[in-house]
Amino acid sequence: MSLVAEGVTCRYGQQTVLDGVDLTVEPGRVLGLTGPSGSGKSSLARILTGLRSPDSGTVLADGRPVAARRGRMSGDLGLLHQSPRAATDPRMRLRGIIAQPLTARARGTGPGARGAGRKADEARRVAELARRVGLTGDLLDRRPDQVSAGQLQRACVARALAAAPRYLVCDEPTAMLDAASTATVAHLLTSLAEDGVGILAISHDHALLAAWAHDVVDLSRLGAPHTGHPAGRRASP
Ligand SMILES: Nc1ncnc2c1ncn2[C@@H]1O[C@H](COP(=O)(O)OP(=O)(O)OP(=O)(O)O)[C@@H](O)[C@H]1O
Repeated sequence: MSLVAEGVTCRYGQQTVLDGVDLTVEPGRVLGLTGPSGSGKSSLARILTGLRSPDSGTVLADGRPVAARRGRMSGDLGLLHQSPRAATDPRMRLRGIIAQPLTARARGTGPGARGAGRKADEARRVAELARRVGLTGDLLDRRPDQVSAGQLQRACVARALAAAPRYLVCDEPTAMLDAASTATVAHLLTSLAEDGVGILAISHDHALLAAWAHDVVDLSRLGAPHTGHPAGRRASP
């Protein structure tokens, strides 16, 4: 049981960005992924979460093919973006942002799941999640432009927790944060891994990955002779 990319290739027109990448994200572990700007880390993140199809190769989550339907990821997968502002609706309050997966799930379960009981459960769950990521109640009534990037990223982490994914791909989740918020987000994601979630942590910050990830792979070095995969680029922890 893992999130597995096998022989993944990604092309934009004539440009081949990923060429036969193999990578395995295991439940309960943080795999760090680094590499120079433009080496294809974000492209791989989108492919792993089904938001883009590989030009060749496969991605399987616990043995099932990964494919987004109508732009929405499978519930087994989550993606945490570098820019929390780009990843949130500026019109929504933080409590609504955190609740998004809960609301979507309730919608999927039909009219019986709606109503006052569900709303109360949802509010309780949002309060719990906010506590876990260190957001105080007053912040929950604010909109994205009324909080700091670090506070908004914490809301995005809470939203990712609400979705209860089995695998979470984090695309430079701390790139815009100060040291204190970086430490908080890294700690939260570590505790998520301790709960059994498989995490791919993409970052340029080698020191952070060294402290945070169980293993680190460099996308630009994949396919070196010791990997035994001369035709492509292989990553296994
Ligand atoms: N939609 C697209 N259309 C055309 N080219 C693209 C597209 N998305 C990415 N690219 C190109 O693919 C290459 C890899 O981009 P990608 O964003 O995956 O790299 P990255 O390793 O995440 O970079 P960074 O560290 O700067 O975020 C770059 O040369 C980029 O310009």
